[in-house]
Amino acid sequence: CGGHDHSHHRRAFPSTQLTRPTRPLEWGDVNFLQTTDTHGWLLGHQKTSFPEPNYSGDLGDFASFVSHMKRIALEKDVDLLLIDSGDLHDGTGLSDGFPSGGIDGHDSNQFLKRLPYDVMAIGNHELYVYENTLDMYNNFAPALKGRYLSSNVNITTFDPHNNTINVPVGERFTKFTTRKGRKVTALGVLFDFTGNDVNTTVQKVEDMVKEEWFLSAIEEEPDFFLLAGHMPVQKDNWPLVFNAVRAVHPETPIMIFGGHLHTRDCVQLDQNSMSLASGRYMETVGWMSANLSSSCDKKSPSHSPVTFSRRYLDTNRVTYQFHSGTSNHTFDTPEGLGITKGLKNLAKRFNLAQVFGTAPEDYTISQVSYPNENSLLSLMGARVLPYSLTLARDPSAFNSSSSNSSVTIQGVNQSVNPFFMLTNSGSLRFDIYSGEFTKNDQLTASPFADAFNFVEGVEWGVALGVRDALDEAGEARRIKRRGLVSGIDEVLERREEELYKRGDVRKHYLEWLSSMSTLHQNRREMTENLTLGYATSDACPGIGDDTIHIPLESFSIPDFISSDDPTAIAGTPTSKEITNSTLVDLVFVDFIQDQLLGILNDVQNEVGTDKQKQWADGDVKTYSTLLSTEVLGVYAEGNWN
Ligand SMILES: Nc1ccn([C@@H]2O[C@H](COP(=O)(O)O)[C@@H](O)[C@H]2O)c(=O)n1
Repeated sequence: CGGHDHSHHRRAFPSTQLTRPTRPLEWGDVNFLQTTDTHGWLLGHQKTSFPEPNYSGDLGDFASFVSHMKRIALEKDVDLLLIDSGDLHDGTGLSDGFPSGGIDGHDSNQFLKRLPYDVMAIGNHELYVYENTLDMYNNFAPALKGRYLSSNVNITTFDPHNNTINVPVGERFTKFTTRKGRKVTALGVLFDFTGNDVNTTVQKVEDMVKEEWFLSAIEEEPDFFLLAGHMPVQKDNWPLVFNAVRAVHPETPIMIFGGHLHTRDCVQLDQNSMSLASGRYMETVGWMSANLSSSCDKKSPSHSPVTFSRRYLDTNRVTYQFHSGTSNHTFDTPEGLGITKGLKNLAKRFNLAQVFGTAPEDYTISQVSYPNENSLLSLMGARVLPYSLTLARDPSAFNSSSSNSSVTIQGVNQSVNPFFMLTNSGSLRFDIYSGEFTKNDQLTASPFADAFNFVEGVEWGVALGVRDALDEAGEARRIKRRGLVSGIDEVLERREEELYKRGDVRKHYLEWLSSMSTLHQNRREMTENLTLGYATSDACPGIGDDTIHIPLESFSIPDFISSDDPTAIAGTPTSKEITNSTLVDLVFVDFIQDQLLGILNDVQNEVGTDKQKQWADGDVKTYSTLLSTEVLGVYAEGNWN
């Protein structure tokens, strides 16, 4: 089986054949490896269904790879820098499965500190919860010795004398010299994020580039600018930073390392620059190389632009060994093995292998349409939320002998209203695969510890209107045609913008998957032994993917999901009598509270009978003590055993 390598058998999982990279990397004078949006995925992807085995390398394997690549760089007498573009929190049990009293990402981040990162930038997921930002400030940034960059992000805290201070979480910029003596000026920029916690601040990129410190930092000409940052390389604000630098240095090489959209992407803003984004969840390591020597002698008439190359590597041992010229016997370094061991111990300490049940099927976010039996969104809206939240309010609610997923509600909260539950689909971050469903799987699928709140006594007709107004554009336009809600286009536009600023990139990632699926669908008919995986088309010359794959199927999904109508839930006391004016409890995750109350008031004024009613934070009550990190486990225990 040419093109395949059987040597991927160091660990018990996955015992799957992995496809070899297509060609060696192109090295330049200065070379870069980039990670971004790792979100705690430090023990590799452990499931055996493709594409997961493509990403089965863990952080220890990556550390061994980096060490071999550093050695090769020495042999070639060139520079190799390691960059990260942010979002270390929220995504797996290693980052989010800490016992009570712990801090998200604190323990998993200790392992990232052991890699020789040259520059790291802050991401929006370092800012949703103040304690996490404070931990980055106190315990993470110092380990990077001035190379953890937060050019436009501050934290308010206390100095050792208990005075309040407002300071960058890391450094605003850094200047350093590479092993080969090249002068570098580096920044770490975050997109215009608005979902940050109190006592953290994000300055708009357009304002940052006017700051004194910025103008003085870029004044001196380095050999190249290294602009790391948590911002998409296309359709966002990198051009503002790029143009500000270009206004002073028209030809100095600029290397941009972005992220945030979770996509593989590359663009060249001019011939002396390249911008790279390297995916998500430790599925991709990005490679960029540049030959600066061609542009060194600027006075020479033959002085030519920099030549660049880029590559998206699948993160597995076959890839790492291929590019480092090692074998399964020579690949592991003591430090790499130590990191793997430490991560496994952490997984044990956090009890991540605890099994809640056995998932009978795969439930994916976008590989099937919505609604669908195999859609994770359908599972969450129609089954998990109604079951788990009801059980948490009333432990006697379900027949304890019920061992399948059919929900039998018996006299639940007879005195209270029927419920209607809503959550944002962005809270679901990863597919569930059939087989054992563990604590780690629960946290990869739903890593945000959001609470469930409710407002009591919303007219059913209004609740439906809210669901529809929150729903996908197509559905919302249908509402407009039915004349239920006017001005829906503006509402949608505003909502899209708001979602993006609060960090929601799911839509962009799914559009990217879908365009790859369309562009490369001919690969499905190819006779070669291709496996499922990413099939990238970006705006840089040539093919970026290191290994060629058949693209994944991808369907569009709504931004919000809901429980079924109370009428559709068998056994609900109100099942036969619900009308538009029936009062229901509207249950939602606190993450969407502001947005939901705004829309609830809009819809109330359009279709409700009580047009004077304005819902406010004071009307909101706690619905359940269960968090969104826990509902899947409760469901699995009751239905998947
Ligand atoms: N408490 C939270 C925080 C975030 N989310 C979801 O994550 C999205 C942002 O994640 P990116 O990786 O895209 O930056 C955000 O828009 C929400 O969808 C959440 O549900 N709860």
